[in-house]
Amino acid sequence: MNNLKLPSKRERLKLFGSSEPGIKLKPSEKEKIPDLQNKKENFLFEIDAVGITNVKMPVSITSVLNPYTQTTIASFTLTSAISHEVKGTNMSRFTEQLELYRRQGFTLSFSQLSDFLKELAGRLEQKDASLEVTFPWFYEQAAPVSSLAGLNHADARISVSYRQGKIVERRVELSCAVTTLCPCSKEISEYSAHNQRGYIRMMASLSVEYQESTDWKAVLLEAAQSNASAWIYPILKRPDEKAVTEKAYENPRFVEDMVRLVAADLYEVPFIESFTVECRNEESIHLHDAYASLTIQKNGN
Ligand SMILES: Nc1nc2c(ncn2[C@@H]2O[C@H](COP(=O)(O)OP(=O)(O)OP(=O)(O)O)[C@@H](O)[C@H]2O)c(=O)[nH]1
Repeated sequence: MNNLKLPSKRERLKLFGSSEPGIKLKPSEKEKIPDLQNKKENFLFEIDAVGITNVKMPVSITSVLNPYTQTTIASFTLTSAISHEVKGTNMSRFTEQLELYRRQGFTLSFSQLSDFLKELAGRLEQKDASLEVTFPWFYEQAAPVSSLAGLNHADARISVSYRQGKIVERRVELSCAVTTLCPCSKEISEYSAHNQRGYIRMMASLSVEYQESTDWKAVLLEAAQSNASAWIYPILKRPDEKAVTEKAYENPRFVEDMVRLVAADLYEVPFIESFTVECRNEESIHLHDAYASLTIQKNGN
């Protein structure tokens, strides 16, 4: 096989079906190419949100927990409304705006995201723009006795909306894993109790009181962990494992207990206006999951 004489690359591509370019009659210069998406007519309906989604990009985030700064992979959705008189949006301008921020060093702070949206709306010649960005957030978790630390992660989401010159909505979300031990199983059994990995999902609307100096991710993580039967750790030695097992037994939780306890903590956070808490336990004695959810609007509704 070593002395095989291959046809040239050009000939090989032809062999597998490539052909010479045909005669091209349509214009190539940008000014002469029809701008179909900018066509003005009565297109029946306004569109609430049009843009791009599932755009992956490395970004920086900061945290009060170690590592204090980190690079993570974010997935963006960027949209804007368009009126019934316009056929389409200027799709390329969304990615142009993302690329500008990537080159400058994109940090997912509310101040950068607000500037980003304001500029995006200007670039699109629209009055509004919205973004949603999801990313894994890594934080160090130390074992309870040995203090050996490793990296855990939670899934985070930030949503920001800009309309008529101001930021009108800032929402955050965190999903993290905890251990839950079944109170019923503990109550009825001669010994032991089944336990499971529970996923806590917290979605919160931030009020104008929220200041960037507070790490909302750490606040939500604390609300989930401090109310769980036990936490999840990357590294555990035997003394740690004994401590975690006993802590879970001392703090049994149903999914209902989890959502109520986490809700009470979030209720006490002054910069959270409204929130939803979900708990989903991957039951170790069933194939199905146990689930609970509750939503609170703090101003009374
Ligand atoms: N509006 C719209 N554009 C799309 C869609 N899918 C792909 N595109 C493409 O987005 C590309 C360029 O977008 P535009 O921003 O309108 O490009 P342009 O008019 O040359 O750019 P500007 O000069 O900045 O207005 C085109 O090739 C479109 O075909 C879609 O579903 N809607």
